[in-house]
Amino acid sequence: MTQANIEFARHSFEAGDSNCGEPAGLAHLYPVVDSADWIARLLPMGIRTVQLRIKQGDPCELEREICRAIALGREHNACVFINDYWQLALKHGAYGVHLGQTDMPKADLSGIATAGMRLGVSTRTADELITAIRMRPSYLAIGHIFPTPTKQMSTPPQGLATLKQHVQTVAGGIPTVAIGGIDLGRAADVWQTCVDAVAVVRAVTESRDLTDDLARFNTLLARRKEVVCD
Ligand SMILES: Cc1ncc(COP(=O)(O)OP(=O)(O)O)c(N)n1
Ligand SMILES: Cc1nc(C(=O)O)sc1CCOP(=O)(O)O
Repeated sequence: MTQANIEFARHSFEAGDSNCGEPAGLAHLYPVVDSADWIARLLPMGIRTVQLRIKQGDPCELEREICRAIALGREHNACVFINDYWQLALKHGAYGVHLGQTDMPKADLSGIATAGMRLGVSTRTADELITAIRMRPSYLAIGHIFPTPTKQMSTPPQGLATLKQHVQTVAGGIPTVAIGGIDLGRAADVWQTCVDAVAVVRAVTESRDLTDDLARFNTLLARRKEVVCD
């Protein structure tokens, strides 16, 4: 990330929600999926925040998917974030964009801020977290928490204790999202760290009974046991 980008971004990103019914655009459960078809399936099931993450494919098809995802978000009044493709997200008026550390130097952060788009930023280490906090994005993603086969990682899993420390470092200033290896079995412990949202890929895309699993996530993420989070 360049210093200029950090400086410019400060104070600029939309934090609150204006149109999708969730504070900071973040529902407690945040599925990350690779097609607009998935988004079309999830939004009528009550998912309020979702990310379209397409890692490869034909550029025309990609733009069609992004357009459809954004339109579905508008139709369902949901918060749809677009991963990586900030130019297309800007062009088609996405609710928000999610960027990794390597995406950041190339991205037009001022354009994203000026358009009123939300910005989610990935962090993998304490240093990345500190740098990202200074940008004041709409949310900070912290990952990966547990091993995951979904994506090749160059860093070790951060684990629950580090997640908890990072959430405390952010201290409620910016909403936090935990990602990586989170399923129904692990979500309760993750939730006890006071993180604001839980992002999942396989827990949704490989679910054998999505209605039931989403209901179980909702119950689990509706309250925290014996911890008080600000
Ligand atoms: C909610 C959320 N957190 C982290 C990521 C990872 O984003 P990034 O670092 O840009 O890596 P890729 O997704 O592009 O592989 C994410 N997408 N969503
Ligand atoms: C897309 C992504 N980003 C991560 C990060 O740590 O930045 S982990 C991840 C994949 C998470 O998949 P699953 O829920 O199937 O483990």
